[in-house]
Amino acid sequence: MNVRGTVAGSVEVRTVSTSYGESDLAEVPVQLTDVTSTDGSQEACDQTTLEASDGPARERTAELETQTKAELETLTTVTITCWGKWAESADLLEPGMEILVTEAEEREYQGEQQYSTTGDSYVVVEPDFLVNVTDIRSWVECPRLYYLNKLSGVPLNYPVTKGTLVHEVFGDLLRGQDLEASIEERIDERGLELGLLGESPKSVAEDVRQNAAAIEGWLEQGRLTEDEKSGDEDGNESFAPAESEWRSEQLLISETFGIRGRADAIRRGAPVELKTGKNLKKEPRFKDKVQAACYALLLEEHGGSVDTGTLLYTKNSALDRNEETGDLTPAKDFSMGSGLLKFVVRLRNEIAAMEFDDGVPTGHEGNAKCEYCFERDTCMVVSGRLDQESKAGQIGTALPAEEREYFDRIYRAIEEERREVHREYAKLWEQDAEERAEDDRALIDLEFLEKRELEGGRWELRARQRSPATSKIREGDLVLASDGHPVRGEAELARIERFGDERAERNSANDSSGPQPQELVLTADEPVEVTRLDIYPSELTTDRLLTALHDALLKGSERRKDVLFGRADPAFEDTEEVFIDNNERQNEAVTKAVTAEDCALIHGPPGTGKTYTIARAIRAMVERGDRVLLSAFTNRAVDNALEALREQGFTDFIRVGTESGVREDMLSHRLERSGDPEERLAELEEAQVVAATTATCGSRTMKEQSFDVALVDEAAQLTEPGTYAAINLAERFALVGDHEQLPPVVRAENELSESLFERLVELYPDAGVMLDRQYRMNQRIQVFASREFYDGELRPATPEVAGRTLEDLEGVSQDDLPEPLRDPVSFVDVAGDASQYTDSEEAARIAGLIETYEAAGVERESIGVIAPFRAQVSEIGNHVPSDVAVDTVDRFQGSSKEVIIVSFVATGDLEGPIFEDYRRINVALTRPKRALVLVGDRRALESDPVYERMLEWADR
Ligand SMILES: Nc1ncnc2c1ncn2[C@@H]1O[C@H](COP(=O)(O)OP(=O)(O)OP(=O)(O)O)[C@@H](O)[C@H]1O
Repeated sequence: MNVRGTVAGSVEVRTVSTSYGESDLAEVPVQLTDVTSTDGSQEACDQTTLEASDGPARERTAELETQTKAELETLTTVTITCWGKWAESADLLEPGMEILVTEAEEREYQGEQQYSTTGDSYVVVEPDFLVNVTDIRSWVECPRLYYLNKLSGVPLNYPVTKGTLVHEVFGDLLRGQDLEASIEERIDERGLELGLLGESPKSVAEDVRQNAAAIEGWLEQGRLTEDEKSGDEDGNESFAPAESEWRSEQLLISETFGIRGRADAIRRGAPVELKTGKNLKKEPRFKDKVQAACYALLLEEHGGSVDTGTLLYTKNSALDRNEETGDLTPAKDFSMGSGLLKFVVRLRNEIAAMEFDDGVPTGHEGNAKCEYCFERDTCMVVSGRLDQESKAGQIGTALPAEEREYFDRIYRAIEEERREVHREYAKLWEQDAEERAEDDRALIDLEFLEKRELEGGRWELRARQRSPATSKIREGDLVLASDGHPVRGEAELARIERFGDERAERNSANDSSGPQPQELVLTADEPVEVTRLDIYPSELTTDRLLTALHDALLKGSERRKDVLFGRADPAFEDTEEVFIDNNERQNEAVTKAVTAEDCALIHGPPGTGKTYTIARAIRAMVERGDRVLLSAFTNRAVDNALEALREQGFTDFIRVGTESGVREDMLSHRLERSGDPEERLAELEEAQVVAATTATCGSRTMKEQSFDVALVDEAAQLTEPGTYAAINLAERFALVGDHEQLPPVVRAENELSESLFERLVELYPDAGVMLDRQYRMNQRIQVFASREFYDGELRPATPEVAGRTLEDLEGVSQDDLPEPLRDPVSFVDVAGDASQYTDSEEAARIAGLIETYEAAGVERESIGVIAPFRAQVSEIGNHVPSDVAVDTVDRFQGSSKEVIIVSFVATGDLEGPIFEDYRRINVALTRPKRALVLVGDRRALESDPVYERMLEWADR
């Protein structure tokens, strides 16, 4: 049986004599949360035991600490005895950690239930923390290497690029592509990268060809011995290896062992790993075996039984027999015993345990010899600057104490964020399909339509919803596409290329029956017969926060850090130039941005012309000869700023981003990655203005670029390290944002939720300017937001803006509206229903309001509905026509509509603000241009002072 629980006290390790000789054992006190017999059925779990906690691990510890003694006594604490080598893993456990023991033995001893490991058991520490296979591989080399990789990421260098190319070609060969065609195509795809590296396609092709020779030879050999030639429909012989034999890359997740990774290939159920180095020994390298063993574990969990692994050292085939001695065969098979598999799980446990308390490895944990390590210098610099203990020693002087303290704090906050991402992964198996769908985490029950092979061996997959459903899944997202279960079934990472087809939209345009089932188009490496999609948050974002933090502190200039740490006031040059003559504050903002020697801060309330000002500032910077990086949190903001630049007559910019991320009208400016390396490089390096999201700024390509100024929009929505990703690339920076609107998007509640923008605005009020004239809202609409959030400073930019009403719109007559709706701000009282997150009565009223506006001539596309919860968004979606935009505040930030209707879903006594925090109200109330309707339960709203003031304003 499998037993799982939370460690409830300290672990005792000792050595005992048994009939087989001496053995270590560890006794672990555990509060059981789950006991499952190995045939899968749930056996028993005491009612009083702890529920699997939802929060991060640290919360669990806190939970345990605050439990009273009496409470603890009512919980069943059992002892799990971990024998032999598992005592090592048990020794890593601390109270609050989770432990899972597979194939455990149960017995009753003096009325107490006891469990112990058996010969077949695995002990898994913190099973919800998914460790990457490649991390286990670096950990076995040296634990500190694992840490350094986390801090500095994978740099752009030729061996890495070549390795990737060889892997891609390997995948293509497995998919039956021609070798030369594959090499040509893959090298072409990496044009930009090769340009940055200064490599020529010809020499790279030769390099890849040599490595690929080993692969081809080996595949060929397999084919000849097994006579597995296959043919296509026309009878042409294909070089594709027989499908039953082979699978190319596949994402595998193990919920039992807490491991995830992608095997390069699977052949007859066993893992094959490709290494682009040489190995002249008979045996594979130990760290490579460890990697293959991880895949074996993953495959076993997916129903396989694996006893061998293959390592393919592709460089061996390129070596000259006369000069090299040793075993030149590229493919080395090895047998995989249970001892190795268990060793691998113990390694994984070491990582999970260290990450539980954000430990920093010293290198002493492993046997690696620093003299032979390629990363020795980096290791010494990092330990020197951060004053860490390290086996390699330290060089250089340590950062000032406040910077080290800051580094530790932010590092921990980022790791908490990572833990939250892992909690999200764990939900893939903790929740069943229906629960996930209910939670907007999955689209289930899809009808698989077809698969089609694309150029380059990728696949296009099509599926259709059987019934309409909402979810967080959007076009452009990476999701787990599976044939039924994201972990237990066949699954692949896929990108959503299209969500919703024209036909469905056209049919629904004329009815008001709400959302229709949508068609989905996905692309993936493997042809999964997709019937389900699950959200799969990327850890890449977290990884990049860490490297941005590292770069900011360890590579940042002293001056920059003096400013960031409040040790030097930002300086400005003088100028008499006027940049904008009809808006004083905007002019001041451009002046500050252009003359800043360190940084400028532009605070832009809703509709105050932030984008306009950014575009003007960029032009002024370019005129002064600066190279400018334009960045923002979202693709949309980046494209909006570029659009404003274009409107101001400037088009000499390059947009860096993916094809699905960049807006269609900006695709012609998108930097192509494929093609001639020199041309691609020139395109990027010669561009005076380069635009990309802050996430893309952390990419290997962008990290190679440097700028005079970085101008970052939506800066109040960025975490501190998120902002560094962009500003690390430039000498000076200007941040634009509004900390009275949405804060940074983070999962964990910690200090990452305060933006650098907000911190600097408070630290250096003189470096900031607040734009105060808004170009969006009728005067009556802006009053509340101005008073409540901007000290009454916000005002309409022109009389035209102040006097905007629906009457100005073509075909609209205000007289056709009922009296209360003729006022730009109105309130509709709806006695709420009792449910917490939805209110169908409110939804029905909103549908009625939309009809009323339509009858007065307002077009549906001009109306937007904002609700605080996704559940209410779906509820409203069921009542209103699909061409009315209905969404949460977060989706509306940065956009506006002629008419905005806000659904408050408020009932009874309000417990805490409905919109999570007041900044969200600010965003909701400042989206409309000409009319705002608030819909809610008056009595409930009046119980909160801010909403009470809001009602007073609406009633006036
Ligand atoms: N100085 C100006 N003179 C004339 N028009 C302006 C000026 N500043 C802004 N505008 C116009 O006002 C409108 C709103 O400006 P913009 O889109 O830059 O606002 P924003 O602050 O970026 O809005 P949001 O709050 O949605 O981000 C645009 O149509 C813009 O052209």
